Amino acid sequence: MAFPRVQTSRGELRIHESLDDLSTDLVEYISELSDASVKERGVFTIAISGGSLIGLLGKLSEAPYNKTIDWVKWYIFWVDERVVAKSHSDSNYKLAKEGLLTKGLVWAVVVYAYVIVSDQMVPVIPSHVHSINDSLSAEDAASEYEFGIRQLVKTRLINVSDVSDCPKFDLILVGMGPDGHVASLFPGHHALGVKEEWVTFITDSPKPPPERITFTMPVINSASNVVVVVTGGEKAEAVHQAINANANDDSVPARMISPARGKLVWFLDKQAAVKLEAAE
Ligand SMILES: O=C1O[C@H](COP(=O)(O)O)[C@@H](O)[C@H](O)[C@H]1O
Repeated sequence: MAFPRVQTSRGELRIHESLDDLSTDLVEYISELSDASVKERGVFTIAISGGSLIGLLGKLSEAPYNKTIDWVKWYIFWVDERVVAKSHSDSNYKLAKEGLLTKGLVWAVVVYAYVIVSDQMVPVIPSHVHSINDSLSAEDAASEYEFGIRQLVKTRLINVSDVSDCPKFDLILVGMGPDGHVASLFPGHHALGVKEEWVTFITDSPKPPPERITFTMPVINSASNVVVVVTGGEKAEAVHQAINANANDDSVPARMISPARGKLVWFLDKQAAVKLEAAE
C-alpha cells in the first residue's frame, strides 16, 4: 500500500490516519534503507532513540521483515540513553531489547528432545549491538561511547561525513517530546549547542531520569538519513514549531534537525500533524 508523501523545505512529510498505518510505512521505509545500505556498503548502521517510537518498530520483528531484512549486517547504536542499569525500566536499551530485538519472545522449541531457547527474535549479532556501559558515570559513559564510535569510524564501518568530521550513520531514528526535544537535547539546554563532541552527557534532564548521554546535533545532522517519528495531539504545537516556524533559536530542538547531505523524513499521525500549515 502506498502512503501519501509531501515534499517540503523541512523534509518529506508522511502523515498517517492511524498508528498502524504509520508503523507499516515506517518499517517498510527502514527495510528499504537497510537493503540499499547493505547493497552499497555491506552494512547498515542505525541509531535508535527510546520512547514511544520503539512500539512502532515492533513489526520489524514480524513476517516478512524478520526473514527478509539482512539482520546480520545491522549495527545498532543509541541516539540517546538514560544512565541507569540496563535492567531498569527507564533504560532505552531495555525498551528496544524487549520491543524489537526479543519482542514477544520467551519461547522454547522442542526438537527431537533438544530444547532450543532463543533470546532473540531478529538475528542481530550481539557484538553489533552498541549500548552504553551502564556501570559508569554519565560523563564517562558518554566519552567511552564516543570512543567506541570513533574506532568504528576509523575502520569505516561507520561512514564519515564529507562536510564535517562526524560519523555518518546510515539512519538516525528519533522521536520528539511535547517540548520539542529530540534525543536528550532539551530546549535551551547547553547540550544542544555542543559542537566539538559526538556524544555528550547531561545530569539535569528536565524529563526524568536526570542523567543521560546523547548524540550531539552535528552528529544527527551528519547522518545519511534522519527519520523523526511523532504521534499524538499533545505534540502538535511542537510539530508545527519544528516544521513551519522559521526562527533559528534553540527553543524547539527538533527544528534544528537539518541533515547537511542527508534526507529528512517526518512520520506523523493525524493528531500530531493537526496544526501544520498547508504543505509548501
Ligand atoms: O526521553 C526521551 O524522550 C524522547 C521522546 O519520547 P516519547 O515517548 O515522547 O516519544 C525519546 O525520543 C528519547 O529517546 C527519550 O530518551
